[in-house]
Amino acid sequence: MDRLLVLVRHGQSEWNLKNLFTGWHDVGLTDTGRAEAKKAGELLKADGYKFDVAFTSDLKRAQDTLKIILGELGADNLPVIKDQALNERDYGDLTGLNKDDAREKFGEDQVHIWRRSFDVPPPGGESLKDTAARVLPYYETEIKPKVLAGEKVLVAAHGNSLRALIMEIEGLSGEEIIKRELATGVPIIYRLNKDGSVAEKKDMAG
Ligand SMILES: O=C(O)[C@H](O)COP(=O)(O)O
Repeated sequence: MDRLLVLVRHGQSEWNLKNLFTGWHDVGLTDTGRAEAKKAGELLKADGYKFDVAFTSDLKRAQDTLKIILGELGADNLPVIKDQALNERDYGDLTGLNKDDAREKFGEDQVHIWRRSFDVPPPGGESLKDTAARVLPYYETEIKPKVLAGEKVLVAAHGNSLRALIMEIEGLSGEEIIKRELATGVPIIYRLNKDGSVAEKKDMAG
C-alpha cells in the first residue's frame, strides 16, 4: 500500500516579500509565489503524483498555493479540507513588523529566539511548541488515519505549522526541528510505514 503524504509550504506571500512577520495575517501570494506554486504542481505532475484528498489552513496564501497545484495536476475537484489548526504560528505583537526593524529594536539574539527557539513565544503569540500543540492532534485524528488507510494526501500549509508536522513525522527533537528551514513552494514527499514512521522521504528541492 502506498501511504503517500506530501507537504508543501505556500509560495512567496506579499509579506514574505516585504520581510514582515505574518503569522495569522491573511495575505495573498506574489507573482513569484504563484509561479512557485505552479512549478510545484508541474514537478508533482511530471513524477506522476495523484492525490485523493488535500488539507490546507484557513489562510489564503496556503489555499491559493493548493489551488494552483491542483490546477496543474488537473485535480480541481479534489476534496479540500481547510482548518485553522494548520495555520501559521501566531506571531502575536510582532505581526506586521519588519524583521530587520525588529532586530534593530529588540536585538538580533532576542528576535532569533522568538523565531527559532522551540518554546519561547513571541509576545502575545505562539511558540513552535504551542503551534505543535494544535497541529499534532489535528494530524493524529484527521490526516494520519487517511494516509495509513492508503489515501494519497497533499497538505499545503506554512513554515512553522509544517515544522511542527515534520517534527512528529520524522521523530525530531525540538532542537533538531528549529534548524530546519522550509523553502516556499517545494514539495516534500513522504511514504509512511504502517506505524506512521517514515519509510521514504524525498525533498523536491533536490
Ligand atoms: O509568519 C511569517 O512571518 C513567516 O511565514 C514565517 O516566519 P519565520 O521564518 O520568522 O518563522
